[in-house]
This record gives sequence, structure tokens and C-alpha cells, in this order.
Amino acid sequence: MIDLENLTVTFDGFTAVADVDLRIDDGEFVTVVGPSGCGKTTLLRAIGGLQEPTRGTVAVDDRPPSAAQETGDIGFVFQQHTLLPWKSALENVVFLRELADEPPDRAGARALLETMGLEGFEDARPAALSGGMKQRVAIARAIHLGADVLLMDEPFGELDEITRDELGVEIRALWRRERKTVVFVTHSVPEAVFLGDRCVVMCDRPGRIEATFDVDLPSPRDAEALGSRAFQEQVATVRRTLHESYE
Ligand SMILES: Nc1ncnc2c1ncn2[C@@H]1O[C@H](COP(=O)(O)OP(=O)(O)OP(=O)(O)O)[C@@H](O)[C@H]1O
Repeated sequence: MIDLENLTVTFDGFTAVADVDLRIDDGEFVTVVGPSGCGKTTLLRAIGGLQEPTRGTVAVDDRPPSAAQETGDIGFVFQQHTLLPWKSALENVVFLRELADEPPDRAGARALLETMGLEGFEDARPAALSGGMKQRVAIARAIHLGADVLLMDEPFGELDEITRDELGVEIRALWRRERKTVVFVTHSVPEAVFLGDRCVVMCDRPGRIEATFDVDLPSPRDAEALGSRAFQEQVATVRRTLHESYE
């Protein structure tokens, strides 16, 4: 479980995140949506142990997040894929495990790449892969590490809309199979609603949680859900909340 109590992060007197209370159960898929600068990345970094709270506490399975991160229990996927350019797709997937002193599992990494639609590209270097393929490798790498908690910061931010939708469906399917706890940050309201079982809406000055919605859509979700009335209505509700917070 991820437990944030009264989390506040201040940079030189500027409060990026104020008094955030949030509890995320094991196996939940939670999305965090809000405008640029409302503190989404800061919140995610605090959960991942990359940002010390100024006030309040963060615990991942009752441990400080830095401890969970050191033991490979937290995986990150960022907007920029951060793959090593000189390593193949397969080697990129396995190397984090090597860093964490876990036994290599090339067969497992191959199977994961295949699941992510990258069969035949195992030996390709990142330069030879499209943006969507690189993000698939980055997601496979985080899962292969064996982390129970996946923190994703705009992982589809640089991709075209069709690839985003496709990867959205895939990440949901993968999450159902692997039962990870996922915290997924995005600017996109439709993406937040489609992916999350719970959607946290943030607003800024200072960055805080404005509202939290339980997403009521069928699971598993496929691209069909994107056209459903229930989906459109929930997107509209989240949008309204965001706009009202700025009135
Ligand atoms: N290391 C830092 N030093 C000073 N200010 C920072 C630092 N990191 C973030 N901030 C400020 O904190 C606020 C929140 O930033 P953050 O990146 O968390 O927002 P965000 O919601 O993720 O934005 P975006 O969607 O544009 O990535 C911003 O005003 C930003 O300028």
C-alpha cells in the first residue's frame, strides 16, 4: 500500500504540493490528472523516493520509499524513455535486474517483449525503434524488474493519439495480468478516465487534490470503451471539476 499523509513539498518558498492525503491499495490503477505545473511529477517523485517531503510522510508498504526503490520494488516509466542507446531492446529490459543484483532472466524478458508486440525487435537498438516501441521497451523493463509498484509520468506524452490509445489498452491488459500497483500521471483527461480505476484530479497554486473519482467503466477495457456514453460522461465530469477549480 502507498500511504501519503499531509504531504507537502516546497521549493524555495514555493509550495508545489500542499497537504496531500492519498492512500493507494495494492493492485490499484490510479491516474493523476491536472494542468501543467500542478505538482503531479513532484507527487510521483515523492512516492518514488526521488523527492523528500518538506512536511508530511510517504510510505510504500510501510517503508520509506527510498528503501523500496533501492530493493527494486518501485519501477519508473518516464515521458522520455531513458533507454541506453548502445544496448539492444532485450539488453535494455534485463539490465535493471542486473543492477539490482537479480538473476538474469532473458527468456522472461523475451516473453515480455513478445507480449508488448515487439517480437522480432529484441536485438534492435533504440535508434531503430519508433517512439511507441521505445515506450513499450521501457514498460517491459519496469515490469521485468519485478517491481510491485509502477510509477508512470506521462509515458505516452510524446506519442500520437492512435499509438496512445493502443498502448492504453495494452497497459490495462498487462496490469490485469501482472496485478501491479500503478500510479499514472497525465495531462489528458480522457487518458486518465480510460486507464484509471480511480482518478485523482489535481489543481495548482498550491498543488493539491481537488477531487477523486471512482471510474465506472467495464473491465477489461478495450478501444470500444473510448466511444461509450459512460466514458464520455465521466470525462465531462472530470473536465467540469478541473474548470470549476479555476473559477
Ligand atoms: N526542483 C524544483 N525546483 C524548483 N521548483 C520546482 C522543482 N520541481 C518542480 N518545481 C515547481 O513545482 C511546480 C510543480 O511542478 P511539477 O513538475 O510537479 O508539475 P506537473 O504538474 O508535473 O507539471 P507538468 O504537467 O508540466 O509536468 C511547478 O511550478 C514547478 O516549476
